[in-house]
Amino acid sequence: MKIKELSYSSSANLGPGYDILSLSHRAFKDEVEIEENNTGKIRIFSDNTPEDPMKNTAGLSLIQLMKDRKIKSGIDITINKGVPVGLGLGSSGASSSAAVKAFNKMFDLNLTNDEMVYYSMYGEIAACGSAHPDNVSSGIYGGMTLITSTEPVRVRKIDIKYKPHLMLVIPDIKIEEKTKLARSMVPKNIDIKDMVRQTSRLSLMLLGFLNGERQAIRDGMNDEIVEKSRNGLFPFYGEIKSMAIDENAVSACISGAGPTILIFTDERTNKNGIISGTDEILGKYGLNYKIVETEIVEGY
Ligand SMILES: Nc1ncnc2c1ncn2[C@@H]1O[C@H](COP(=O)(O)OP(=O)(O)OP(=O)(O)O)[C@@H](O)[C@H]1O
Ligand SMILES: N[C@@H](CCO)C(=O)O
Repeated sequence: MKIKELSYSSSANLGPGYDILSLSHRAFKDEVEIEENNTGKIRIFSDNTPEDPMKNTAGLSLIQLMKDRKIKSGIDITINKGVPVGLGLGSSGASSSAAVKAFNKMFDLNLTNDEMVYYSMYGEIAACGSAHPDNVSSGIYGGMTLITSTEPVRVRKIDIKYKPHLMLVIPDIKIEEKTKLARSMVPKNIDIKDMVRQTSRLSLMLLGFLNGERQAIRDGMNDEIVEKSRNGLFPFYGEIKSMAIDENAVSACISGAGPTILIFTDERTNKNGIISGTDEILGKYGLNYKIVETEIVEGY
């Protein structure tokens, strides 16, 4: 028996929501098919992700799940990779969450969504050395997700009233172990005044999404801790964001650990202005890129 499941791309953090917010979008998807084999081993079949199951997010998630549930079958995992790797689009998390969904179905485990987030986030260790739950919560729940606890894992889906359109500006930048590097750049400690400003912005942004208040989203979706610490990786980001705001975008943020920039637009946004402005700015940096317009995935 073969079971196939998919997970879409996602953008984590959304400005001030480092490691606790994520948004699922239809731009790209991973499809993962699993099948029992008679070798007693986990085998990965995928064009461009690690063959070693311990080094593949999908494999590591299932290894932990099988250990916890004392399942000893051999499993073949075929990953049809649609989410481009290393670009801040939740590629690693898409594979692990799709694999966990498929395994849950194949063995009738009746895992809760939060349990599936737990096992999916475990796989992220293979990608960046740490089990961050944000991207994978999107792969399990869809929509906009808020991580309210990691021990135990608890996720709330945010029922957003304001449904912006999305533009992904995807620079062609390949940084080896990008998320691992980006996470090492985040300060371990911050001043209390920075914490107060960050929590105020996060709260305002969530209010904006929940109440459908465009200005609150724009005023809240700003971060001077994580995005600022990673500016060396994406020096063009500030110019792109202020250009997008000038073209009346709702707001913009770094997608996950970047380099992709997520721009929230609506009917008031001059999208052609953003397209030409992006070309001018990234041209200055000599960067190739692509722009993908997409929508929020409400759920699975
Ligand atoms: N199934 C998988 N899919 C994608 N990347 C994987 C997978 N398994 C392991 N990896 C490794 O994870 C790294 C890519 O993950 P990384 O977190 O850096 O980027 P991303 O997941 O594409 O973007 P982000 O996490 O910033 O949204 C690469 O080193 C890749 O080899
Ligand atoms: N919250 C994670 C997302 C990685 O996709 C980070 O910013 O490192």
